Amino acid sequence: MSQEERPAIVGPVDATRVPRYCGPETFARLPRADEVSRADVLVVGVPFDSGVSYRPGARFGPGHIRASSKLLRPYNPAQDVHPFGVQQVADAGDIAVNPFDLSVAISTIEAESEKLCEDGASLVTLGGDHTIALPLLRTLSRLHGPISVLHFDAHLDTWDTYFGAPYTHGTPFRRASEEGLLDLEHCQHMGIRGPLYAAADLEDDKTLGFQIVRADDYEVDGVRGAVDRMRARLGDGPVYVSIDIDVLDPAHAPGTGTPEAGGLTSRELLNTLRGLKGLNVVGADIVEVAPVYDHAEITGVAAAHVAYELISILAANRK
Ligand SMILES: N=C(N)NCCCC(=O)O
Ligand SMILES: [Zn+2]
Ligand SMILES: [Zn+2]
Repeated sequence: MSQEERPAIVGPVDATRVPRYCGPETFARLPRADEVSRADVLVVGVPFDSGVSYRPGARFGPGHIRASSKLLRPYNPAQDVHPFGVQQVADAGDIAVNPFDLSVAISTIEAESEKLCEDGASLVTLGGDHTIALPLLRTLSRLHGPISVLHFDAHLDTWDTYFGAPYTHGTPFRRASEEGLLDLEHCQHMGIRGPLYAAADLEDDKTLGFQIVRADDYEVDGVRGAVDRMRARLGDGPVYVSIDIDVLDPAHAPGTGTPEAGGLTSRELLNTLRGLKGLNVVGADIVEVAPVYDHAEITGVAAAHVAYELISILAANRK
């Protein structure tokens, strides 16, 4: 489709005409997908938390992030880009998944995400627990080949089974590695911290294709050092960014299911994401927001700004 043929971009509701506490309940008050003829970026919710091992509640994450996104504005000065002005971004609503059957749920997410991507849109997926990363990676590896995963989390999420169950929020990246979805030379964890089940967890993780920038490394090397290591590892292939909001310190994201002390600040995370500019980002998710444990939308606002920076990266990469 040539530039001339592309339909005019429909942006968010104008906050100078409609107060922020009014208007649609979509992400950043953007148009719904059925209100635009095509989309470059689709924000989609996956209300699902049947894979969690501790606190539940991430099924209410998508709605909470949308409700916390009403203050997002048209121009992002940190990246000098209009994320909703240079590309069509729309809210595709939620993928309705079976809360009682994990295998059915995973198949549904895979099938529905494939449909959403079929016209070339990139997905920014609002979880839901971290189980959802596996079906999303299955879809993207079919489209792009082996994926370099950039995984922000307190947890490795490369464990094997929980109570014998292979598909949980603690196992998505082991399953993805085993299924051949990942570029094993270019996957990276950011923000890892807290107690492990065994030292062998780290050896397994390395075998599965990951390197680690620990939360404590930010203390020594700062954001710049973390971004340098991140970019050196990711290379120039297709990159999928999976952000477990518990990568943030519980002070910055109390509303999550498995909190660990000693995490990143929201400023460190946002500035790290800005370091993705120019890399081939093909999709992203933001998971593990559990609003029942949030206070004053602290976690919801952080997640909404994370989504805004990711959408801004997709916009900046179009320049
Ligand atoms: N929150 C995510 N994604 N994983 C947490 C795993 C916690 C545990 O194995 O104790
Ligand atoms: Zn986690
Ligand atoms: Zn996780």
